[in-house]
Amino acid sequence: MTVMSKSSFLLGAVLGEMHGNHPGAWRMASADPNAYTDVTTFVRAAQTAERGGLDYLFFPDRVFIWGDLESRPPIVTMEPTLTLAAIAPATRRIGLVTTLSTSFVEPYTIARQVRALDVMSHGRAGWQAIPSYEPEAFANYGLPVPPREEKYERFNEAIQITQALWGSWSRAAGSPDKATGRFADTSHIRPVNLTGRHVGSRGPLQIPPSEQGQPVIFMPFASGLGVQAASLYANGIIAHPSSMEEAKAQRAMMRSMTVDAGREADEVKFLSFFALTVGTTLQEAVERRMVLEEAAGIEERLAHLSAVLGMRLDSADRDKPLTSAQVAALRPHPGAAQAGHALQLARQGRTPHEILGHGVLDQAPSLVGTAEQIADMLQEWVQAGAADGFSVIIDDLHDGMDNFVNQVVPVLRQRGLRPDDYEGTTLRDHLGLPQQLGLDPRLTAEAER
Ligand SMILES: Cc1cc2nc3c(=O)[nH]c(=O)nc-3n(C[C@H](O)[C@H](O)[C@H](O)COP(=O)(O)O)c2cc1C
Repeated sequence: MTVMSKSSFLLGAVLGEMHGNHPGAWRMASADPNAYTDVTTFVRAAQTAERGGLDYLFFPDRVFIWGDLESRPPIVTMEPTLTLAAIAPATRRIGLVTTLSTSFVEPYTIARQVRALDVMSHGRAGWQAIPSYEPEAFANYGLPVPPREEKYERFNEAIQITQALWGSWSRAAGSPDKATGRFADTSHIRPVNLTGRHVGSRGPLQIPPSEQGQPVIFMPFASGLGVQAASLYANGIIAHPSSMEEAKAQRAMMRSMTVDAGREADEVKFLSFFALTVGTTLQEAVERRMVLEEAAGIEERLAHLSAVLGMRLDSADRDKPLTSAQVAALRPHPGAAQAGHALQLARQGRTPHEILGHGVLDQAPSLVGTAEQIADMLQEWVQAGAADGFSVIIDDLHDGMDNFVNQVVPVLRQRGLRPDDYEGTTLRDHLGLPQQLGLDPRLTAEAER
């Protein structure tokens, strides 16, 4: 068996909705329905993730009510950077990745808030830089949606100024010295004086560097302009591919564009979402998911499955296998990520409720199964060059993070895919990245030429 290096199989977890990612999680017997604003749930999940040696927690964000409040809690409620500020002192090693939109937040505020998180956590912060795109988000700031080119122009300016501000307080400014009375050598705390078309800042930033220098930049794998920006500035790519083949193509594209931008391909880690439901047997995992599907409103879930399979499935028949005439008449939706999987399960004589229990409504990649089956899939993806790691999505946070850490992480460790403990202290250490302070000098040299 090949033993992979620690930074070739990264592992993080996505935290968004406090009950867990599955729309039925808030209605489970164990759930407190009011807990969607209870940050202690996330603190506990973070501590469990840290017990499993996970490299980072990733908090997505939306700045509007996202999701149908008639039937489920909002997918993002509490503001992520503040939530992570509550998690920081309750954890010691795990990376803390927040999301802030360059469409609404000025670079000085981004630089200041994420650096504060970085210093508070002793070098564990990351920033997912995103340009917003939903009209609902812009409406909450009294703005129309800008043309894409302008949005990305502001995005690039905001990232450059944020990084310049992070570099504006150099380590050479030293530490306060009571004996001499010199607090800091201000010749090393310099303005940045940057003005773009959309944003600007004089600087310097009022917070010194952290143990890792500056926070790690993450970006989603988005459209062409987003990928281009990622090739210049990002070290972590938050990806949501629909299949392993798509992931391979996206990762290869990201790596080659990074090289074209004058950086090393390995500086950019392609981190795929991965949703899972784990059980000690496949049957146990499927049954766990069936309970969640029921709680999510089985009528609606069956309506969704009907669209995937191209046949109206009645809730009265949800526990009966499809007849052979029905199976022959199925017309799986070509655009549905798991239509083929759903068809295969119908052919095997699974009932509609059981088919749902196999997670066929999840946006791929996902798996309902045992720890070994999950480890097999993750390993296959990394070995095929489809990912450098995964941001796992937990179905029901009440016990889902514990199940992942207690069941799946030990299998990954036995296979030599994950280290037994943290080998460094900062997020840059976990990702195998060098320190950085300020803009990447390779990019500024390029611009000056
Ligand atoms: C995997 C992934 C994660 C994303 N996370 C967020 C997020 O947390 N918050 C957000 O507002 N947008 C998020 N986005 C949206 C992107 O920032 C981007 O606006 C979107 O993909 C549309 O891109 P375009 O404007 O270039 O077409 C995400 C996109 C992807 C693919």
